[in-house]
Amino acid sequence: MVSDTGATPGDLDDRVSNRLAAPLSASGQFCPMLGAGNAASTQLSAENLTLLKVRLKAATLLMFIGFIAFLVLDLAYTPVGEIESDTMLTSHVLTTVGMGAFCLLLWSRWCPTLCQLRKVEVGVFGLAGAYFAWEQFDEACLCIQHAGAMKVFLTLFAADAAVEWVTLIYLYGLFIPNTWKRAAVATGLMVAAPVAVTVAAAATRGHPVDLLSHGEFLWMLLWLIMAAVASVYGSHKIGDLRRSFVNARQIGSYALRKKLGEGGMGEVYLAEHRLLKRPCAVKLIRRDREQDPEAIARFESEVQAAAQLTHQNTIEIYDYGHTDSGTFYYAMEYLPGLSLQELVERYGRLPAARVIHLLKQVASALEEAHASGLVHRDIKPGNIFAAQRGGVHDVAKLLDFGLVKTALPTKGSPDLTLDGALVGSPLYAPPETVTGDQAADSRSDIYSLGAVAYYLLTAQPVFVESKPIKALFAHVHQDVVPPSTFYDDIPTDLEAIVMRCLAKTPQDRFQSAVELEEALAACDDAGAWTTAAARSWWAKLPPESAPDSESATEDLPEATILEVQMH
Ligand SMILES: Nc1ncnc2c1ncn2[C@@H]1O[C@H](COP(=O)(O)OP(=O)(O)OP(=O)(O)O)[C@@H](O)[C@H]1O
Repeated sequence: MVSDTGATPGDLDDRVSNRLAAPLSASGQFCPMLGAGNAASTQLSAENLTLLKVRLKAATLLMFIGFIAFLVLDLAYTPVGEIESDTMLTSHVLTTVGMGAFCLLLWSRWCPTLCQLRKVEVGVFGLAGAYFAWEQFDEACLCIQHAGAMKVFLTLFAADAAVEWVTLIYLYGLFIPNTWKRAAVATGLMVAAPVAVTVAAAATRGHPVDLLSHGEFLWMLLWLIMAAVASVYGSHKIGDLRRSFVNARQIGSYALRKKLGEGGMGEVYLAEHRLLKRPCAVKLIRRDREQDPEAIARFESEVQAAAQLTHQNTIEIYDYGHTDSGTFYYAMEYLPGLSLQELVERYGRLPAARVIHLLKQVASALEEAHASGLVHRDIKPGNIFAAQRGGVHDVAKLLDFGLVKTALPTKGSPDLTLDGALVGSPLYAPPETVTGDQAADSRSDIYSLGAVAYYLLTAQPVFVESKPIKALFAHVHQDVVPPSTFYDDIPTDLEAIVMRCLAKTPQDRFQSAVELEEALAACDDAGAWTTAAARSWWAKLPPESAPDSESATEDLPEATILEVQMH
């Protein structure tokens, strides 16, 4: 079993060592001097580092723009003669320049470590805080000096200070990824600063420091405390959200890249093993089925059955596990290509030679499964892929062993799931599994494969029915219309094979996948669909509709990483 790494944005605190926090360039790429060590942790820490850098850049830019805007206002309202002697204006200019310098540093190609970034964070917020404190101290002194009254001073000061510091506190909570403790310390300092300035200003001007008797002071204090609490809580919540996001797109050792599709049982993602850098497909059990024992059992049997098989035309399973949060998943080889269902839906029916080429491979895969005592029971065009493997196109791959069962000779009940539903797709269901006259065996798979062949040759199922129950009924009672009734280019020998596969009684069908494969190999058109023909067919697809190549993940920029919606 594999579990989530559990790394969180909260790990951004100083517990994350600089060695793990591999330096990134401004573009978020790894710097060449990336250290060795645990690569998975390194990548996680690197992601956290990137996050802090991106957020800090945004916060610094925002503050820089804010300081410029207020500087323009200050200049507009300061009499021309006083500009040079105005010390506050000078400190405003210096702060703006300092903020600009931080912006330049953060937007440059500098590759900081986590510790360095944390220092910049202190510098940026410290600079803004120092300016506010200095400005307020100056204002407070002036106020006390001129107005002479503590009340006037506090009324003016409290409003001004509250607005500036509350803004800074929110900015910090919103932008800086943190543990709640670190956020509490930082925002606590931002609450303490204006209080300290008030006390200091009152003390230096010789006023009695009895601030608690002044409502204005308490008013300001309350605003600051509320802002600090909201900021710490918000920062914590944002961290939580990001944590779920990170967990959602990192399953065990796999980074999920994009969603390939979803079926009744789960969702399939194009993924990459974080250490091997190998593209693979990761199937996650659907969130709404996670607590369903039957679904988990099906998921497990799917992966265990497929893992037993080593045939080149059977999907290869790499890994199986579940996350701490209970999401079951398995990793399998990624198949660039199309399922036979998609192939026909998009490009219409297939030529006989190609059908023979694909079916022979599936029959060969079934030989191994049947020899291992396994019956697939869900053979359908959606579960067979025409994939590109090792540079060869139209390599058939049999997948989705979710309904596989051991071929035990049980008789008398149809193949039902626990909730009484019939297994498999009604369009490809062998008659004996519908009636329950006979347990599904290898010949049931041969019937379904015959139905697949029918679909490939005609682009329509054996029985076109509006309701699943009618299709099931037809498999038992209705005669199959030969495919050549619809298309006269279907070779007689191939049609005879398809019709024999679709015989109502298992005894009338091919008795094994080997027999079927041999019959296919003996067809006139066998071998007419060559590797070159397959290559040129795939090459003719317009780039936008061609499936991803075998190295698909290499092309995916980080920005296209999919947010996994875990329902
Ligand atoms: N190994 C793989 N490589 C590439 N794409 C895959 C792979 N496995 C599945 N897919 C894609 O993911 C989609 C969903 O697969 P999944 O097996 O969950 O669904 P399904 O077979 O359509 O449904 P069900 O499980 O209900 O039979 C498929 O349609 C297929 O396009």
